[in-house]
Amino acid sequence: MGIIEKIKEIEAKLARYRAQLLEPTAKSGGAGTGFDVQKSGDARVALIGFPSVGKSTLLSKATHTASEAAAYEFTTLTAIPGVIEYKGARIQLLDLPGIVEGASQGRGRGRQVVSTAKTADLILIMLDATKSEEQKRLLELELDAVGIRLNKTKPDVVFKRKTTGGITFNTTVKLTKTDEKTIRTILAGYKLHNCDIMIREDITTDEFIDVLIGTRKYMPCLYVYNKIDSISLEQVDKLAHEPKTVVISCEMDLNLDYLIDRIWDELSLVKIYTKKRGAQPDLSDPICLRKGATIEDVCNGIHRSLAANFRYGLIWVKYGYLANLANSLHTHRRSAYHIKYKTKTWCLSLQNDC
Ligand SMILES: Nc1nc2c(ncn2[C@@H]2O[C@H](COP(=O)(O)OP(=O)(O)OP(=O)(O)O)[C@@H](O)[C@H]2O)c(=O)[nH]1
Ligand SMILES: [K+]
Ligand SMILES: [Mg+2]
Repeated sequence: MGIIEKIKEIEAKLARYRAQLLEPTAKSGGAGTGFDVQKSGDARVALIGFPSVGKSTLLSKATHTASEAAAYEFTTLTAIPGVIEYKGARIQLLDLPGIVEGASQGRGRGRQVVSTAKTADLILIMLDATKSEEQKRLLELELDAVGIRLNKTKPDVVFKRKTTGGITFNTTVKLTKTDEKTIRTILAGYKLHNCDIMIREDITTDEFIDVLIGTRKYMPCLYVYNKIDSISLEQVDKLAHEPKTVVISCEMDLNLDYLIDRIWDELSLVKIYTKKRGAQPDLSDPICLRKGATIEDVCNGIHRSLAANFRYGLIWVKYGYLANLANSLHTHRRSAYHIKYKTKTWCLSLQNDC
């Protein structure tokens, strides 16, 4: 075997071991169990950050729930839910204990915190604007270690296990960050000798392992720099220009409305109004669902028994975006305009909030 091949083989092994290391073990405690907080409202947003960055202060400012805030670290020891009411949606905001480096390996309550974060629809990474940039990378590493991939989409790879037939390997793009040999070595390492693989994106070796493991969570995230009252305007300006970033001061009430607006945007909520035939829809009481919701979700949003009796719905689109809505509101079997099920007839009025 040539040196290059040997290096490739070792690299593949390393990537596999790294992934194994990061899998939860019984010993590192409470793997996969988060805090026991009932989900409520239309979406859940989790606050993640090092101690004393101002998570609890934000919860108390943005919701009607008070969460104890103090100058000492680890003031908050459990998950505290509050509700943000905005544009007719009820968004659950979860205050969580601060995490420390090594949280993903079981230090502090880190594991519980990150497990709870996994149940959210959006993560707010809260940072102290007066501290070094390093904090952001460290937090990202902790989340990465428990399989949370921030602001990334699932790699475009089709992976199918089989019982016989060996490995078929296909790509539709040129691979520049990994190659067939590395991938075959990884497959052998996982004792996968029969499978179909179709790679449609220029992925890395680690991303391929993510696909194999299959339990990775791809989550949207906003970076929130708090305490901008304590830094210079130039520094504020620099932070504010970073991608997916909002700068705030909880203490001075700076930019909090804008943060809530950005949260709403990131959640991609769609508002749906119900409407009786011949009557105007009730615009005060929408059903809020995540983009990608199905008609069945709409039914469940109205009443649990409705989906079983649902026959068809007529859909009104207020501002004309029929194509968008047809995409975001998948239907069962039929087109978005005309959905037939069993018995009842009723109407939906859909509105896209833009
Ligand atoms: N200067 C400044 N201080 C703030 C701001 N927001 C919060 N603080 C202070 O930061 C300290 C920590 O706030 P907390 O809300 O307890 O922080 P936390 O992130 O919940 O902390 P833990 O629960 O311990 O992880 C308190 O002394 C707050 O008064 C802000 O916008 N500016
Ligand atoms: K604190
Ligand atoms: Mg707190």
